[in-house]
Amino acid sequence: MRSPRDFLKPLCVGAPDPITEVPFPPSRMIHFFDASNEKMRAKLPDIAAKADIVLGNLEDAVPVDRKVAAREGLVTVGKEIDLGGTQLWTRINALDSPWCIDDLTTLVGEIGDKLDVIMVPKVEGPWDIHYIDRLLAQLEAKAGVKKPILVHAILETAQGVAHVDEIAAASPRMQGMSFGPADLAASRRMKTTRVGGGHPGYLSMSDPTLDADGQIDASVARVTAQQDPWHYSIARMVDACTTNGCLPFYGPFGDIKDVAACEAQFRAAFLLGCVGAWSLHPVQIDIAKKVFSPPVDEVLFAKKVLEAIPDGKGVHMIDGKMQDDATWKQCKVMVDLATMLSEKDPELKAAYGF
Ligand SMILES: CCC(=O)SCCNC(=O)CCNC(=O)[C@H](O)C(C)(C)COP(=O)(O)OP(=O)(O)OC[C@H]1O[C@@H](n2cnc3c(N)ncnc32)[C@H](O)[C@@H]1OP(=O)(O)O
Ligand SMILES: O=CC(=O)O
Ligand SMILES: [Mg+2]
Repeated sequence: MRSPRDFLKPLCVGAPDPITEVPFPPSRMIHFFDASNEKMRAKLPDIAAKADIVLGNLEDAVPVDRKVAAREGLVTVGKEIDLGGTQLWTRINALDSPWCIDDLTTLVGEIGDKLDVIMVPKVEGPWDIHYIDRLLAQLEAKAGVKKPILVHAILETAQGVAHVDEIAAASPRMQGMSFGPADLAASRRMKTTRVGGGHPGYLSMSDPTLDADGQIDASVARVTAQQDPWHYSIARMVDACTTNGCLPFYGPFGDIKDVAACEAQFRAAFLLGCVGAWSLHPVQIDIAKKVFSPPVDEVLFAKKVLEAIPDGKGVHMIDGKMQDDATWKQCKVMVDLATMLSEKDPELKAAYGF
């Protein structure tokens, strides 16, 4: 473990100083695109106008014979496309792949000053972040990058979940984490082929009705309800990120046509504390925008509470509900998020009444 006194010193002579606080601009969706696909690249200015973050994916879903084209396509994006205020991220290939080192050297060398965040897949423990941290510092120093590139880990292995707190605390570069249900399911040998969402087999069942002899009456239907197989891990990720001042995100939802289930999955993550989710298809940008912008009625109520209790102390009744120091803080979370999003989105600003 590094000395706390050294934690905020650059890991290479000439590298930029690490940041002390993770920036939190609008981050409701991380929109994935395949930079090897010229058609998708051409659409990027339009996509960027709608999305908070666009991410050039180099890892899974990019075939082996297009890995280099995806990397080079992303360099073209960084050099030639004006994304306005939208953040540019990448997901590099995994640390145990032969492409990872060239992903990092090429991207930092060519567009290091354009890349906000590097997403690292299949992070298993703090050692993976330490490797990336030092290498990025060396590459930043070599390329003369002025602002430190931040690191985002995907939580998608059983080992990663077991080390989630140490991963979140591993470096001041840690911007946040995304929850990866597909690789995580495979890593844990969960028996599902779905990407996120529930499963009709993962349910709880009401007790049976007994007949006069005390036997189970099979003719009486029993109520079942699907449970959330991801709750435990997402909640752990939220705690680990929040404890260490970085941002938790839900990851992919694979059934693109099932917009209702996507919205439900995103909302469950929002309610647990996630700030955004991945969008794999343009249709999911709008879902994420809707879900990760706090609901207007809740924001209006939260504003009312803050206005009614200027010092945030004591006990009060507002609209029939008890409010005190803790509920004031809940309301502050809601109003702060709404205020931040309103700065980018005039429609939300009007709806929230700012
Ligand atoms: C599961 C674990 C993970 O790692 S998830 C992350 C890795 N996966 C990805 O990044 C997948 C990204 N998404 C995609 O490749 C596509 O959306 C997939 C899922 C293949 C569906 O594409 P497709 O069959 O073309 O859909 P579509 O016909 O409805 O498309 C309509 C128009 O929209 C475009 N589009 C599609 N996806 C994107 C995207 N992510 N970004 C930008 N544009 C996109 C399509 O090209 C299509 O355009 P057009 O109408 O033909 O001009
Ligand atoms: O990369 C994401 C996942 O779910 O796997
Ligand atoms: Mg994955």
